[in-house]
Amino acid sequence: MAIKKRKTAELEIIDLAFGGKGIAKPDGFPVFVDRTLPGDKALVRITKKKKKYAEGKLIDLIEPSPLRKDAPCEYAGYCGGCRWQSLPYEKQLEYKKNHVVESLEHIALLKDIPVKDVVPSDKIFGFRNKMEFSCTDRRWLTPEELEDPDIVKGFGLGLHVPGTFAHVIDIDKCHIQPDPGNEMLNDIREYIKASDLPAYGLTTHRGFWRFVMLRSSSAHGHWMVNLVTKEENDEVLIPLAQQLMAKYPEITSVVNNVTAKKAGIATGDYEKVLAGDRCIREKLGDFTFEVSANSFFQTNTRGAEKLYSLVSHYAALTGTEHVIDLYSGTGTIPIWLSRDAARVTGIEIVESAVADAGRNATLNGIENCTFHVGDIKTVLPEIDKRCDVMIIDPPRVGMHKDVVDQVINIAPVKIVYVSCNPATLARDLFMLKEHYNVLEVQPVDMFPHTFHIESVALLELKSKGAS
Ligand SMILES: C[S@@+](CC[C@H](N)C(=O)[O-])C[C@H]1O[C@@H](n2cnc3c(N)ncnc32)[C@H](O)[C@@H]1O
Repeated sequence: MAIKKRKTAELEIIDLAFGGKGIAKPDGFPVFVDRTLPGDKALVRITKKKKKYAEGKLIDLIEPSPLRKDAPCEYAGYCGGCRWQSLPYEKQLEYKKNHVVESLEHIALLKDIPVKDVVPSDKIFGFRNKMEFSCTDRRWLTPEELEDPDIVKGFGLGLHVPGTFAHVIDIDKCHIQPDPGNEMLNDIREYIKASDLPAYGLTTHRGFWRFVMLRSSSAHGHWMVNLVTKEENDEVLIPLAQQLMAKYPEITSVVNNVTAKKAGIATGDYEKVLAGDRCIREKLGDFTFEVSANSFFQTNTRGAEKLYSLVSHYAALTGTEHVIDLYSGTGTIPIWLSRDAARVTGIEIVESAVADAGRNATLNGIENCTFHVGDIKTVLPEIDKRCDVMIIDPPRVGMHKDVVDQVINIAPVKIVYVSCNPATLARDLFMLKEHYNVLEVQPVDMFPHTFHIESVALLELKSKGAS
């Protein structure tokens, strides 16, 4: 079958690619189609044609896959959040494991590495402790909404259509955040609409309201509301904070992050506390953590406990080791490991996260953790690098090549690499594999209904002379 740009084709989807799209292979030529599942027969418009692959847009499902089930969320067909909601959870886990195996084989060129079955998430709805909703002055309308003559256009508060930066769907219920997050979201939406201040236009860069971030703590049931705005306006924001605190006793913190930067990132240039505390408290195991609005914290709390238990299991500490934790965030891994190591050193670039980490160590009565702030590339050469075990938990982009070189020079006997992106994990393992054996990889699902998967890899230094 000839695949031509702008033409339609009837395709049978046979697999799911890393990134979440369905794959058809007419005459062996890969065509990636969003929002399709293996077993679907689909009418597809070809939107991009390259030498080695094409991309298409789903026009119609001619015959839905027998795997398909109804998605509980009405926005699941459009929202970038949960693109795999129609796929049964056990199948999601199978595909995620395949993606880890395929990345190791094709990118790291590592075959026969034992990759274990994915550790599932305990909850597949209401599991996400942090949600960032975007404000828009021109909400994106779903095809159903376009047919509704009474639909109100304009302001929207919600999540993005995948692959777009300016298309925001107005969402009144997100199934992956716990209750009463949606009620809070809807109250904030009504307050914003009634205010005289416009939403920030993602293309015009004018307007006031930018993001609403909701963060909750599963241990204490506490909530933080972070209102991200283009400028300060206490007259408008403090009454909203007071209104929220009065209605929801579980809200313990309302903060305002202020940023005029054009980048669509919900981090302020500076932060003001509008009501309550600056941080929210969460528990992992029997440790307590204070997390501020801009600090990284794993978004699936029970999943994080499983992840850190696995790190601890792979590290197999005996109480005598110096552990270095690269990309240490709010100090969760150092604190988790502190009782089993002689000392733990963390390095993290975000100042507020390092401040949180120091406070968190004190809060838990821990004295053997030290945290350094800065880019690992420049901080690592300046600290005492002799270590027995190194933990590496980088952001999605993986490690900088200079950092990989530094790790190879330091040559810790054991590395536990925690990754939220199988592709960059595999790329980094490719660079490390001359010096390290990859003993095992354990995927852990922290993000149900998405293609994202966390993996933990155990690496052991090759003995000199071994290849
Ligand atoms: C995936 S998070 C891991 C955090 C922590 N290990 C945890 O489990 O909560 C990655 C962390 O790396 C930090 N980071 C990103 N680039 C960095 C860099 N170049 N140097 C130091 N830290 C960096 C981010 O701020 C973030 O806190």
